[in-house]
Amino acid sequence: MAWTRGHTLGSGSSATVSLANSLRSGDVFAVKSVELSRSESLQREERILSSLGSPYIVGYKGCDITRENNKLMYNLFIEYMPGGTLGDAIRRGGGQLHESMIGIYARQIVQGLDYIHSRGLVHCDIKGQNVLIGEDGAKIADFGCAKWTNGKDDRKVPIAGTPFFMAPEVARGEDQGYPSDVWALGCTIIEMATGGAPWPNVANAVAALYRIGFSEELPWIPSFLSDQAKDFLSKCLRRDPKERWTASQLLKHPFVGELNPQAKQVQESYSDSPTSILDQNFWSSLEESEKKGSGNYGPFSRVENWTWDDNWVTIRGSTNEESNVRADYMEDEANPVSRSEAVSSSHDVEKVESHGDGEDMEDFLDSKFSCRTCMKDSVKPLFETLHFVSSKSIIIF
Ligand SMILES: Nc1ncnc2c1ncn2[C@@H]1O[C@H](COP(=O)(O)OP(=O)(O)OP(=O)(O)O)[C@@H](O)[C@H]1O
Repeated sequence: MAWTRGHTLGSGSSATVSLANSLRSGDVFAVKSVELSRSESLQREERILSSLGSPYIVGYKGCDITRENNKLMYNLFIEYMPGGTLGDAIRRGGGQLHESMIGIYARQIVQGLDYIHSRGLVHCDIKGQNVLIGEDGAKIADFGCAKWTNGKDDRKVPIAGTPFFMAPEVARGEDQGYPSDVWALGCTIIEMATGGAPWPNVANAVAALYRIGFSEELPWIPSFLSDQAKDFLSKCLRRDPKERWTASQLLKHPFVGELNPQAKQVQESYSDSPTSILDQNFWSSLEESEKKGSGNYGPFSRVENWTWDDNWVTIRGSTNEESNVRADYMEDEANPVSRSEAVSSSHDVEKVESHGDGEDMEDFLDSKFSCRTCMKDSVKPLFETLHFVSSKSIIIF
């Protein structure tokens, strides 16, 4: 297919996403691109996405290889989602979404999860940044961390995801299955309601992993939510994965049920509009309705200049090739440094050597946690596989 690349829509750690246009049909779509030499992860995502087909999963449209500026680029074509990420939608709402809207998006995410789980796939990185908003609402995207549970994967896929959204069993490095997606859904609902990460008082990713994995605590459930919403959250956020509801059970919960009258009313008021969800009027009316609904939001009062929280770093298991992609991500565009310089540079990188006897890691953990006697043995297996690149980001080598 002949196509032209338009402006950049966004970039993540593994790829850049641009708007694209088919020269023959004029169709608009999104293209996720990375240099061919670093495209292993994107090619894996292509294999996963091409095997899926659901109104709640971002649509697959093909792939190709191009030569641009003397570089070979691997391109994955996906459905263009004009509303951007769910994180963008939360920002447009001033840092919070109205509960009716949360119910609508939650239902669509649960439908997406129910579909992929029924196919034997765990997403492993559900969060607002990985849910895209289009004409019909929310769809799950970014399958870069996803893994099959039915033996389809040709290699052992390590723990992956975003620390603040990780379920206890994932934070402990034990297991990452369907229930961990459901926990992350609960965290995403908190994100929609508060505009912040779950565990708002936890300083960094390492501390979050420890707290999630080894305390008996649950994320704070916003007190301003309705009893129905709180009950739904309580079914997602159970520390024991066996007690967590499955996606198909959650679909029957009244908070996301088709008969939820409040959600129905909001949905109908949108579909009454002669224009689509893409129209500016839609977003204005949505923002207006959210302003009206913004009553008492407890400790998370509406944030005027809400910004993305840099702590939300994705952990991704990687081959050596992908590790290089990660290292490049750390490069300062104006002043690129090599991978080894990036990892050992002292001004912004706190490195913990994980290949040796772990002494550096011990020092690092000592400096982070005042009391961790119980942690050493229990967390070590997980942390030995991690590199800490600043206190915020984590890489698995
Ligand atoms: N289909 C799409 N339509 C519109 N915008 C998109 C689309 N896909 C991605 N984007 C934008 O591009 C950004 C990066 O996309 P994506 O998260 O898939 O990249 P990534 O490299 O896999 O990210 P991560 O850092 O989570 O691994 C998104 O946050 C979003 O803003």
